[in-house]
Amino acid sequence: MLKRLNNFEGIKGPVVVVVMDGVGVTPNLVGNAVANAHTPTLKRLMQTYPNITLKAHGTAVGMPSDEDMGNSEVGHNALGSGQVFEQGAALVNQAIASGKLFAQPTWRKIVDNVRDKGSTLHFLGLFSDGNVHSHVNHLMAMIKRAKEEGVGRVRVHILLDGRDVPETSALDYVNPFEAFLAELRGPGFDVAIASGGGRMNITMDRYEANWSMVEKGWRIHVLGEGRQFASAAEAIETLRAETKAIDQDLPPFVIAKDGKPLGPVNHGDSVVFFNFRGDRAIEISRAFEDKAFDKFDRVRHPNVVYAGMLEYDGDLHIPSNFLVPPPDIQHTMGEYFCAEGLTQLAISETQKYGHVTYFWNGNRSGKFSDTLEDYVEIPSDIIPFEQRPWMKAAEITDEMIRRLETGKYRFARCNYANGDMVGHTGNYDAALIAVATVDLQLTRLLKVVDRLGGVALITADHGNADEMYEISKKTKKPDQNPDGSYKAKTAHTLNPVPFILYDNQTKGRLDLTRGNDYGLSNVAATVANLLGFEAPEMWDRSTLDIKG
Ligand SMILES: O=C(O)[C@H](O)COP(=O)(O)O
Ligand SMILES: [Mn+2]
Ligand SMILES: [Mn+2]
Repeated sequence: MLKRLNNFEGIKGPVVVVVMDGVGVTPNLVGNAVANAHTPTLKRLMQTYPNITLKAHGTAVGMPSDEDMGNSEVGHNALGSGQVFEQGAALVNQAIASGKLFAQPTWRKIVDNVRDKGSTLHFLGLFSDGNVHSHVNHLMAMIKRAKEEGVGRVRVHILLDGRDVPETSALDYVNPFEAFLAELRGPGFDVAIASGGGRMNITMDRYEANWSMVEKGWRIHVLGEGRQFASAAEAIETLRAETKAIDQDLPPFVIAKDGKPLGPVNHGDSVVFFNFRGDRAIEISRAFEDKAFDKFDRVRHPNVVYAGMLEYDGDLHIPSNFLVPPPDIQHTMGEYFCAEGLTQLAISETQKYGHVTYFWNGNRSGKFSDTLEDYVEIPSDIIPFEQRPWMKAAEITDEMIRRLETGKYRFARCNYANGDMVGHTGNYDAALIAVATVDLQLTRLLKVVDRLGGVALITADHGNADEMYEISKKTKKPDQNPDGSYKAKTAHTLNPVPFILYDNQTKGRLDLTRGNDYGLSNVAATVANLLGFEAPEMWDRSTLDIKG
């Protein structure tokens, strides 16, 4: 149970946390779609209400180093749990460095299965060093080890990134990787890339937004059906020239010799999905594992030993085998608030629905209480978001207002996806509209918060739209093409995020403590205080300064 604060009884109306996904803060104005968008409300809030910035990247959110940008998973984990846990990227690094990964039973099962049968070991996953969903170093360490342990045949299925790394960087990973494979290849060790495609085109759908992506991936990786090329580099170059698509959107391809695909997945094979992050790994894992699978026709469902890098869903236990135990995220906000009997609302559109539920609750898809908690999903569009930068922000606000007005909720959280999903397209003009859209929704929502006697905390999970051009490592300024145009940037940023206390209830009694190095993990305790409670001791401290 939570203790009551003795100097503050709590806000009477609802406490609302607004996550503006991908909206970071930087003084640099070139390519900054947050600063340059039409945002009268955000600007007014920054001038009139207590506000600070929060750290949202690197070790402050459990990433291995401060060179690592933040992302939705680690950001929402920190927001929802009030704590910082070492995250998948760091845990896998350690498990490989210590050799633990190779000593535990799942790796043994994977390797013994193919060694005994002379069958194929497949690796499938996001092929980059983005460190958001995966890292190519983990893949390389496992391939090397497989060879050392006597595995005879390895096939690699690569999902091209261009979303957590520069938008046309696929060959920067493919070329050195091919050289690495050529070194390992030899009598008794047959290794090759077998299939691939852009990560936003195949396989890595999330939250069941578009199962047809997973079906396309299944056909390429498992059935070996699709357009054939002699090598991954040839596929990438050809498909780029034909479609002008950036890496994340490139069409799928199969590597083949004499018309025969190099690596379909067959009965008796082993498959490792080497992403450590779960949201975009769950659907393909279900396609491999579910007996009564009905999302698409698998045509063939090979009986394989399948393992994920981590356990992706701690409630549903997806997948059943995994190589590294996930962070043990306990004592989250939902758990404490339900124990206290507080009513809660979580709402977003499909693309971010799991962020305010599953990630918020420490990568668990279930609820803590069916009666106290309502989780609401507004279906997302499935067309490119630069064509609909407003996304479902208005519909989220409509539904949130409707629900808040029922008076049911003590605490509500929502995520506006626009800054992030449009930021990832690299389209600056669309990102300006995305950020302006969120601003407009804030205007609507905050009026209702006032009317209900509530307060709001307005923040983000990491930056994205705040830097729509690549920054040159040398000059630290936006990077230019030879023709003077800027290089589009699709990835998140390392910038901090805004944190605004919107309070028209306490007549200035509440403020935010300045001068501290606060991060996303300080938000949960702040919410608890606003509700009139002391935060549990394992949460990072509150940002709130309660006067009198
Ligand atoms: O999965 C994605 O879309 C990107 O890799 C990261 O974006 P997110 O962390 O904001 O979801
Ligand atoms: Mn995000
Ligand atoms: Mn993102």
